[in-house]
Amino acid sequence: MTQTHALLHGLVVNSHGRHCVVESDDGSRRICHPRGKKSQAVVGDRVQWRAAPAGQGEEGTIEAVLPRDNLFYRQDEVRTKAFAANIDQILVLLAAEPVFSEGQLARALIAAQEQGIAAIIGLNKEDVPDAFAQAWQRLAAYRVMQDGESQPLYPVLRLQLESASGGTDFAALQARLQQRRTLVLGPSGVGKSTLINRLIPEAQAQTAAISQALNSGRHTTTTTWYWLPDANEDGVAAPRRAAILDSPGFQEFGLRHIQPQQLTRWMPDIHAHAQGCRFHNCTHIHEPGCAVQAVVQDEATHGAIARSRYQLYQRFLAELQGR
Ligand SMILES: Nc1nc2c(ncn2[C@@H]2O[C@H](COP(=O)(O)OP(=O)(O)OP(=O)(O)O)[C@@H](O)[C@H]2O)c(=O)[nH]1
Ligand SMILES: [Zn+2]
Repeated sequence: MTQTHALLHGLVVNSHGRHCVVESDDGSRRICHPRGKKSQAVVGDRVQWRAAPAGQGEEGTIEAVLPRDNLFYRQDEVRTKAFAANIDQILVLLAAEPVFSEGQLARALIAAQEQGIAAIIGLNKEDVPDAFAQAWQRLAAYRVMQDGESQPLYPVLRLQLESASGGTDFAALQARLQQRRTLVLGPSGVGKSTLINRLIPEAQAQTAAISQALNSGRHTTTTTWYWLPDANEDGVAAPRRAAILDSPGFQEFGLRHIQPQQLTRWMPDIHAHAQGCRFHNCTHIHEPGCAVQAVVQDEATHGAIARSRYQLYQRFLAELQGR
């Protein structure tokens, strides 16, 4: 009879196809496979796992995925797939160049809003002044949105990651990363690797260890978990260890699980005016007495809802209605 090993707790720090790399409390990592066909764990998941019976290698089996605080999806034309869980905030990294897609940014912010977590925007390459000024201007609608305490809802941090200081707001960024688990996203070329290597000197070693554990030999191309070095110099561990989840490429966030009539709830600038509509189930597209359309069209309130934001709303609504 084979001896079954005890159930252990772990954290998924990488997933690759159906394998996961699970980190135990002592920091050791091993490949685990999900039991059954459906229970796919994603990076950030807390799991219960069991070591493989003696003689069957160093691998393990994921027996259960513990309840999640939140879950993020990416989507392409064909399907929606979960890719990260249990996150405290999202950092969308953009740059003066290449020119960013406001659609991708808005999707990420909607996903964060819907899961009830904070989002911050980093704008890198302050040293390219003209392009930086244009990008800053394109973020105007985001810079003015406020939360319930009249604080910026989406702080926009000015960065110059390839400089000694890191940029005007680099210290503010570091402060916001403390004790939080941050999913970092951004299109190619914005300086994501520069940021990760700056924050986590041993990032490349951590990635190499994962690749080795997965026996893939190549660079990992899926979302990866990195622990941030402890900021406390007195050696006292922070109550919640800060981590960065690096997600390669800019994931198109999946929004298909959102009900069309709920969409404005996650777009606060639109939502702020929706209460004034004549019909409580107004879609803000064609109805008479629609306060949202009135604000968008009225020159006097110009800027209360940026035209580009309303266009994004129309686009996302059509997508959700057409599913
Ligand atoms: N001018 C300027 N260039 C920067 C700055 N930070 C990074 N870069 C450059 O931007 C380019 C992209 O940086 P990466 O860190 O490789 O960006 P990435 O987002 O990881 O891009 P991918 O590897 O394509 O995903 C590189 O040529 C960097 O040297 C900055 O503060 N100013
Ligand atoms: Zn309306």
